[in-house]
Amino acid sequence: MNNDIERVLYSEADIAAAAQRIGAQLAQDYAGKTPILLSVLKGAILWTVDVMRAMDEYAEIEFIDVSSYHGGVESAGTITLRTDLTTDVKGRDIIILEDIVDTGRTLKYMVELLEQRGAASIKVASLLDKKEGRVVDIDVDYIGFDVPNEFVVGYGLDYKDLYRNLPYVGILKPAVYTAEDSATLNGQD
Ligand SMILES: O=P(O)(O)OC[C@H]1O[C@H](OP(=O)(O)OP(=O)(O)O)[C@H](O)[C@@H]1O
Ligand SMILES: Nc1nc2[nH]cnc2c(=O)[nH]1
Repeated sequence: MNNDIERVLYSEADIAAAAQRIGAQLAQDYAGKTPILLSVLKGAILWTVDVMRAMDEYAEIEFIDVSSYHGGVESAGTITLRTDLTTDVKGRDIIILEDIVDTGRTLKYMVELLEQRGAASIKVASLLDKKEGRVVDIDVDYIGFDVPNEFVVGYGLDYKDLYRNLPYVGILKPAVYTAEDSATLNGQD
């Protein structure tokens, strides 16, 4: 699996430090508010557990599963709500936990959904902010790293549902996904 990575961008230690920094900042900013940490599946799984452990403050944890990449390297442009959250967000302070904000479409969808449901406040803490990828006007409040405009995998981020279990974030070798156009990746599809 490591052989499919062209270059490591953020090591396990880099990411741990970012999670500590953001967790501590959230604890300070949300003291006494008991926010909902809303983890966006599947990509934000590892980021969620690391940030929540670093946040020494009362918080609830919820999950929502949305997808727009359907395993590939390009946004489909439409968001699919695969599993909705089960809690009433009316009047609540929400912190969306994302692994990456790229075109911004997923985040915009999430913010509009939460606004419609009456959330009191909505902020986003993302491991990666790919500002060059943006096609909608939306900002990230808490940023782990400003990532270059490359297709990255690892630490929750996938290609065809693989690579999420890499402990670091790296650039996927383009040969892996260009080859995919004519063949299947490691026998999968
Ligand atoms: O800013 P955008 O261009 O919308 O991209 C960001 C979204 O893309 C990824 O999700 P994906 O659709 O791949 O689903 P997954 O988290 O289940 O992998 C990632 O986890 C973000 O939610
Ligand atoms: N794996 C992965 N998913 C994404 N979703 C939006 N951008 C990216 C990216 O660079 N890598």
